[in-house]
Amino acid sequence: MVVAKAWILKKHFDGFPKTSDFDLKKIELPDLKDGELLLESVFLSVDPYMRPYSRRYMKEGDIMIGTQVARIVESKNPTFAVGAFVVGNKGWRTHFISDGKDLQLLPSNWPESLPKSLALGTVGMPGLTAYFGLLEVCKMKPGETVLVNAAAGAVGSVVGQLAKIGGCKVVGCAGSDDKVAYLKKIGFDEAFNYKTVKSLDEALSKASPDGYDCFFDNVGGEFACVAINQMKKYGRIAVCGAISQYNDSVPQKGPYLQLPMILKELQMEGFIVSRWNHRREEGLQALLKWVVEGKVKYHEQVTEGFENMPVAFMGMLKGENLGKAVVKV
Ligand SMILES: NC(=O)C1=CN([C@@H]2O[C@H](COP(=O)(O)OP(=O)(O)OC[C@H]3O[C@@H](n4cnc5c(N)ncnc54)[C@H](OP(=O)(O)O)[C@@H]3O)[C@@H](O)[C@H]2O)C=CC1
Ligand SMILES: CCCCC/C=C\CC(=O)/C=C/C=C/C=C/[C@@H](O)CCCC(=O)O
Repeated sequence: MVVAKAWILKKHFDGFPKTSDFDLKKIELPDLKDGELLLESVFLSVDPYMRPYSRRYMKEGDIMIGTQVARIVESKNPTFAVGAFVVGNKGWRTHFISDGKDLQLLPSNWPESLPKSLALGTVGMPGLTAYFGLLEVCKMKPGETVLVNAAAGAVGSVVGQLAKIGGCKVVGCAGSDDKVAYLKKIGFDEAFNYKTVKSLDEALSKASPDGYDCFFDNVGGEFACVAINQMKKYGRIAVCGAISQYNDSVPQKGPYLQLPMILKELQMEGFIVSRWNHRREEGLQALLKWVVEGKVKYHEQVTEGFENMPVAFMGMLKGENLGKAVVKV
């Protein structure tokens, strides 16, 4: 019999998550029925959405939400071979049983040399977020200037590189000097540490004196308020995330943005990547091609050990990750 380990949300997060909010539990898995598969998680993803979504979609005692790259270890389903790798959305657990309907096989042309963990990052949900957010929400055009924050993270690092491929000038902001150096290495035109600049307003206007056509906002809050005042006329703002607000117990207040929105005739649109699930294959193939060609570079922050899931999650929320934060079981 297989005994799976799973991380439970013991207590709803109040402010920043704490170790005591999580509990590690063992679950005995039954024998497989016809049509079923047994899978073991190989890499698990820790993502910002888990913080706000836990409050809305989970109750205390539930297994933490999340995705994994998993290997099929036993199969009673002729469509799925033992040894194949899939992306699952089964939460923080080491093993699980599935009938295969809710699993995504890795693209069949996935090169052997490419880490399979990228299916949780650059060639997975975060990469797709960058791809559709830039193309469909920002509607970037060659020659434009694109601003992205949390730029050295899973989504932001792809946003900047896709904007360069699309012929734009790219400005990125991140929370450490090492992250800034990484952004310059992967082709950002301008990058700065938003935590150490004297004035965010001045740093943004120095990086692009004419302002910004597109703003891919991963952070929200005060950063977004300052940046929106530096948009060009008819600029587009993709509201992708608001990580600066996810741990707030008391909602942040203004400043309010109606005046620059009116004056510059801006468009601001929130989105969730699953809007383009019907184009998932297109997005994954485009990202995979660019990665294989070396046009999109990647970095992963790999935490070893399933027991360290909460540590990896809290570390990512604190900004300890360069590139995509994943856990290797
Ligand atoms: N709309 C959608 O469908 C999706 C939205 N998202 C959103 O995109 C954003 C980035 O996600 P992802 O790339 O996975 O995560 P990242 O890999 O970028 O990791 C999170 C990063 O956020 C930054 N950060 C944390 N706290 C703050 C803060 N208070 N102020 C500013 N920056 C902060 C840190 O970088 P730093 O050191 O630079 O501060 C940290 O490394 C998130 O807001 C997420 O919710 C992600 C996927 C899908
Ligand atoms: C409840 C308030 C929500 C506020 C906005 C919070 C977060 C935005 C965000 O980060 C959204 C992310 C959505 C991710 C969805 C992932 C799943 O569908 C799993 C997808 C699996 C895969 O495609 O690989």
